[in-house]
Amino acid sequence: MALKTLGAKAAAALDQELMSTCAFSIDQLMELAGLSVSQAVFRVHPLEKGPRILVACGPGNNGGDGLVAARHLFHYGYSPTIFYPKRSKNELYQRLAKQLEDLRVPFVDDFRTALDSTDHVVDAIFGFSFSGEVREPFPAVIQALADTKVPVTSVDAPSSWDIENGPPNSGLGSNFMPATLVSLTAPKPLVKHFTGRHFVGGRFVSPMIAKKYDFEVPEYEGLDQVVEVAADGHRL
Ligand SMILES: NC(=O)C1=CN([C@@H]2O[C@H](COP(=O)(O)OP(=O)(O)OC[C@H]3O[C@@H](n4cnc5c(N)ncnc54)[C@H](O)[C@@H]3O)[C@@H](O)[C@H]2O)[C@H](O)CC1
Ligand SMILES: [K+]
Repeated sequence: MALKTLGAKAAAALDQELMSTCAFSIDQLMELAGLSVSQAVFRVHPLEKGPRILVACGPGNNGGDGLVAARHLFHYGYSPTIFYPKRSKNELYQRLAKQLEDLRVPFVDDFRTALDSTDHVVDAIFGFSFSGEVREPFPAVIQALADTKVPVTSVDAPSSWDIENGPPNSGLGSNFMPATLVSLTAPKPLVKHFTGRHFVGGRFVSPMIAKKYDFEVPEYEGLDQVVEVAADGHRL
């Protein structure tokens, strides 16, 4: 049986409900989302595969998950580098960036050069609020992610894929297939097009909320913040 998916609108509504009636703060949810991502990276790319992790962050909460994941990865012994071209003025993101700067984690402007000297990439550019054509400055970044041989872990969605329909049929993003995907709370409909290693994370959903939004909370083991599932969301 495949895990049920959560469309873009339902995912946004769930997000709002977690932060209103469920009394979570965005900081808490982002911390747990980023922690999940860091654990998935640790599983697919243990330190002995190389410590350098390039984290590409977009302007929204998907980018925030990337900033949190980078901090955890630093504390696991990795050497993260951040590409964050559209910095949000929101105080939360400024604090996340400051926490990384205090760890002397470098922020770089040239994505392609950084890609030439990394062992793994975290794609935290766009999540479930992405829509339409990719706007500047991200087209070149998506193209580089599609072309690179460096393994990529995408946060919640392969950036540039339509949340419901997956990769575009042609043009930018059509040949982008990350090695790993970390779906947060529940896989999105795009997973039917995904062929890599797939984890579900975001261990903060109550059974009541999962029932309301009609998806299952996967069976997390022990201290794990992620569960590996089949590429298309079937249980392994
Ligand atoms: N409930 C959870 O599991 C949580 C998930 N989290 C993460 O949050 C993202 C969704 O975040 P949101 O801020 O709503 O949006 P995005 O980050 O996906 O992107 C919005 C950002 O991107 C810009 N944008 C949209 N389309 C385009 C485009 N075509 N070209 C360029 N830019 C575009 C838009 O303007 C915004 O600035 C979810 O996927 C999870 O990763 C939370 O962290 C915690 C709770
Ligand atoms: K992403």
